Amino acid sequence: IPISRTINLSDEGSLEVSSNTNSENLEDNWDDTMLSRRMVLTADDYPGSVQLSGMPALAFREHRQEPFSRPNPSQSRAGSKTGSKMAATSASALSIGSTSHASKSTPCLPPKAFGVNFNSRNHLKSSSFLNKESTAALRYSSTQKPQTHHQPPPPALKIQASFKVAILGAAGGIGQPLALLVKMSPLVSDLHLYDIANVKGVAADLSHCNTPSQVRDFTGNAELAACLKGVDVVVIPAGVPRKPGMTRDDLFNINAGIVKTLIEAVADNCPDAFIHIISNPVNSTVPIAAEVLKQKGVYNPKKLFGVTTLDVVRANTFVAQKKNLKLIDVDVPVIGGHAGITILPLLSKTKPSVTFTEQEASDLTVRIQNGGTEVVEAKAGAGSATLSMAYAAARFLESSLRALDGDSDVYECAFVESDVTELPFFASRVKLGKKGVEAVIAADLEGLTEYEKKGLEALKVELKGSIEKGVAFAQKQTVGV
Ligand SMILES: NC(=O)C1=CN([C@@H]2O[C@H](COP(=O)(O)OP(=O)(O)OC[C@H]3O[C@@H](n4cnc5c(N)ncnc54)[C@H](O)[C@@H]3O)[C@@H](O)[C@H]2O)C=CC1
Ligand SMILES: O=C([O-])CC(=O)C(=O)O
Repeated sequence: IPISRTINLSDEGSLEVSSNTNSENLEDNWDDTMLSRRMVLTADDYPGSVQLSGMPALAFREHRQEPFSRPNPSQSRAGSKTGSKMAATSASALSIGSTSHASKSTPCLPPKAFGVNFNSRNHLKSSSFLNKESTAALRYSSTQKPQTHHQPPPPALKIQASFKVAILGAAGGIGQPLALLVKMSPLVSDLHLYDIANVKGVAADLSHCNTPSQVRDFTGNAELAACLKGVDVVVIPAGVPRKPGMTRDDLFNINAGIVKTLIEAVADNCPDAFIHIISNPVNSTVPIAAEVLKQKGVYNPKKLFGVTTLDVVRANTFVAQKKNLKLIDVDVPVIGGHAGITILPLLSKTKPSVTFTEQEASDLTVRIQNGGTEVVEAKAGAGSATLSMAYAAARFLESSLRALDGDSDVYECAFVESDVTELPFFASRVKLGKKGVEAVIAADLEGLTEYEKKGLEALKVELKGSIEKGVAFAQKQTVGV
């Protein structure tokens, strides 16, 4: 059953929606076309209100804009000192589950639609994983026609970005649902799927989805270079997952070599790409990747990311459940690394502001730290998180693509080279831009509770060991230059 909402366009605001129609008249084409282009509706053009209706499951997300504390730019890294706006949001306007926290001057806006975003200050970069089926019911109509004697001119349609994305390990438990989500992104023109086996069928299957991107399959080492040429973002979920009783570090012996080989090929074929590493143990595989890229002479620390988005997704979900909050409202920064106690949710920095008893904070922290193990045990030998991980990876990818597309208001937590602690790599919120990490939000590490401070000190010991293990592994190997 479609639902609908009416949105008042304020003078300050604009609403950006997506459509792939070439027509001048969105109203005529909206409901039978796929979303792949954008349209900006402004109060000038539509002084009344617009009504959007869509399928409840996908087309709309409840969303409430909340102020997010602004970090002091002087406490952030160099990039943030250049006067860039530090809205300190999580990835805003993200169509896949992130929240958008506007500045204090922002009025409380209506719920954000999935694939339709609001921004009070500016035109918001909108993108969406919606496709024809899910958006067929997403309609635009002017409920209050302007009182002027003439119809407003149709807003200009903007072509969506066309990025090339490669998924390495695309036939796996994460790779397949991730490929599906990426296939639904209007920001992607080319989707390259690589695996050592079984990827042909995945690509054939996916290629029947009538979304704009072209899917190509690449199998085995001989086709890896072709897969990577010209790619903007490489996502790496290749490698073995845990079984019950294992730690992520138990995967090191197999996955370290897999990541090393794949990163060598990335260095040779798309050294400027953003690299998203999902393969565990992330605390070691990211340092391995950095070392390999250094040995190849192409290391750009701003473009190498360990994907820790699933920790944020879990933290947001568990806190919302515990505190009876709407899921989409909650945003918890998660810092440290991605294994056991190295995962440290900063519950005291939850937005919107929530208070926790000591017991609640401790129970939630432990649950978030063990989120992966919860899934591993429930799957009882059939692997680890795949669907939630694909969702999290799609969110992080979407944020990266928006940043590459010029959105200047993109924030995500990620495990990156960092100087916020004495460790060379650390997960924290980072500001993403066209060139990768523009700033690491060091301010999040200030004003921690005693519990969080203790957690931070404890995690550093384990994280340091995992980073050093990765570096030592890579330095022992011969990298083909
Ligand atoms: N960062 C995070 O938050 C998370 C990380 N993971 C990690 O992601 C990795 C993948 O997990 P799943 O997809 O469940 O495993 P999976 O076993 O279902 O899939 C892995 C895929 O990688 C492929 N593969 C193996 N060696 C390869 C190589 N040299 N080149 C290309 N592809 C290769 C396999 O053929 C397979 O299709 C695991 O290491 C897991 O621990 C899982 C969940 C969350
Ligand atoms: O727990 C695992 O092995 C997979 C993983 O990293 C997660 O789900 O966070």
